[in-house]
Amino acid sequence: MHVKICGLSEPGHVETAVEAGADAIGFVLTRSPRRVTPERAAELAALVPDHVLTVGVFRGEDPAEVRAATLAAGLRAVQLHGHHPHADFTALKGLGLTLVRAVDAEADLRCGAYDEDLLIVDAPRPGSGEPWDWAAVRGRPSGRWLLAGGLDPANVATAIEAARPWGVDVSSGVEVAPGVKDSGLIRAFVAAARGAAR
Ligand SMILES: O=C(O)c1ccccc1N[C@@H]1O[C@H](COP(=O)(O)O)[C@@H](O)[C@H]1O
Repeated sequence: MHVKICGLSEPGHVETAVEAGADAIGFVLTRSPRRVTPERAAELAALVPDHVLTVGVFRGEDPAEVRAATLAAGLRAVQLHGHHPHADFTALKGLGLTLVRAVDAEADLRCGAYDEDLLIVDAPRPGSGEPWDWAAVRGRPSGRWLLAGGLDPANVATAIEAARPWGVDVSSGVEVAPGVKDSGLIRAFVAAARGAAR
């Protein structure tokens, strides 16, 4: 079970996520209570070992802006939310970045349909922490995909059972207030996701 922890902005929380066994760590580079600058993302990404994927999270920015921010931060992946056309992914190909397409359940759920490497199936309002009908996507996505949207340490096992994803992604569910992560919740989330996958 692949586990991504998203929206980190403090060094201690990055270190906790790595120690807890996260496979990927996301830095939000778009409008959000979790937004960090590319410079801050670079400082945080420097704490992440190579086996953990560092991801820049965007929503609606054009490829030139995504490219500039991601390369300035030294991140290894880009995650595009919203209605990005196929051409936006094509424009980001060839940079050595892992491409992640994040959509809601109404979108094309074939991983690779837009030349992306990984798909995230999320709630209609990304980063809102709102749970949704995870079971509705069971069996529909193809390829590598993460379930996101309203997950937390208490419900992630149920969500995995309902949707059977390749991995899970969380932001709000490991916070005590919007944008304020909690180390105990990060550890509990990774443990619960791993436990559910056994
Ligand atoms: O986290 C944000 O603030 C955010 C802002 C804009 C686009 C995506 C964002 N986060 C992504 O939303 C889901 C998880 O949301 P949550 O756990 O329900 O809060 C995940 O894909 C994050 O990367």
